[in-house]
Amino acid sequence: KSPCRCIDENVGALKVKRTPDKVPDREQTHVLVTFYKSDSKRIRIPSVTGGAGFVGSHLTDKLMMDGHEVTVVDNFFTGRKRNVEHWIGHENFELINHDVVEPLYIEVDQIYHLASPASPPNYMYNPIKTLKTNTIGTLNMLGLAKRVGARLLLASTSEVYGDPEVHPQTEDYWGHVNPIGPRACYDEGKRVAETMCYAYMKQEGVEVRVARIFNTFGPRMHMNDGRVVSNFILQALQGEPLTVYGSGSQTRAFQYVSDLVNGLVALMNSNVSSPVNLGNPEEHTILEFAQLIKNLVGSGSEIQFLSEAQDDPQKRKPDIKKAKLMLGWEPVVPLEEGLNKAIHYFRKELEYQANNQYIPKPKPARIKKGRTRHN
Ligand SMILES: O=C(O)[C@H]1O[C@H](OP(=O)(O)OP(=O)(O)OC[C@H]2O[C@@H](n3ccc(=O)[nH]c3=O)[C@H](O)[C@@H]2O)[C@H](O)[C@@H](O)[C@@H]1O
Repeated sequence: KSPCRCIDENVGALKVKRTPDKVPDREQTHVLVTFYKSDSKRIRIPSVTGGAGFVGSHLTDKLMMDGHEVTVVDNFFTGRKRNVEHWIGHENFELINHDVVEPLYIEVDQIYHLASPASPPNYMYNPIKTLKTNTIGTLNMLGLAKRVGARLLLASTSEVYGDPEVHPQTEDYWGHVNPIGPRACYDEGKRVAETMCYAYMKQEGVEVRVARIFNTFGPRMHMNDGRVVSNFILQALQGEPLTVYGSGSQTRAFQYVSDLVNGLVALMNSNVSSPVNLGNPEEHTILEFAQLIKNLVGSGSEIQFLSEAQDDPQKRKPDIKKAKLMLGWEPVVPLEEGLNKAIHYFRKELEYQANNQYIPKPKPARIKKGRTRHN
């Protein structure tokens, strides 16, 4: 039997895809050729806005690994080409340098709308741009979803609950947001983005999914991100004081990025159109968190108490009963395991910077057929 006949008889209709068996490293960008049944999993054409960002790039990895044809849309305001460079040149991958504040005309059947700065220093740096991205950007993506009949998943946030008076936060809680405070550009921007989703659903029949994402961490967070996990790890690794804002008694619950990505994909492919919390309910004070990171890094850094951030939510913990019941999803990565992965990533990033690998090294002269050639 020829190998082809064997495949035909035993596996049915096959589609050849160039899909790696794991996400390639920067150094290992070659791809393996694998076969899978075209009828076992429908090939989708998802677009990921903000796909070169921290969460977006991990989501892109999962969608590519699942064999879909992925279009990443990013304006590189906080996203980086480095986060998705291992897919460049793959036949299923397209990277578009585009700001969602401008309309977009592409053919897709699912839109994961993640584009927005997410760290408080980033979104407060240019609040007008944050507002435009979350309002006009979301309108444009909903317009695209309406035109091409795509389903849109909005990456909303726990920040829609503001500084919550209900604990833990359930999806039916309306929140406690200061509409004119420094965080309002993001909090209110995401709240109106949710409103827009449901207006398009009711008026135009657009299929929407809304994920309320709680604090998330992992590799590919930017070194200058400014959120607590990357700050504490980088400070601990460099022997600098860990900067705790306020008393450190405020609480957060942190999920590892792979758990979130699995939740996003499960939600997108579910029939749940109302908002769903995605987060890890294991709650800690920020001071406990500083101690834990110090211990895991084995750092002698001190803890430094700085002034409290304005309107900083004092307690935050997701109620994830709905996600468990309706998506069969819950986080599985233990906090310490996730933190160790993030610590490993940031250690490497510091080495990478120290070795000055951002500056391309000149190529050495090559010897070919007995004579020296210079490129
Ligand atoms: O990480 C996230 O996913 C979330 O990050 C932010 O929300 P926030 O909880 O304020 O995130 P951080 O900036 O990481 O702050 C967490 C806590 O640590 C404190 N913090 C932060 C940084 C620091 O160096 N030291 C420090 O004590 C903050 O004051 C706050 O109480 C965003 O606003 C959310 O939309 C996003 O979902």
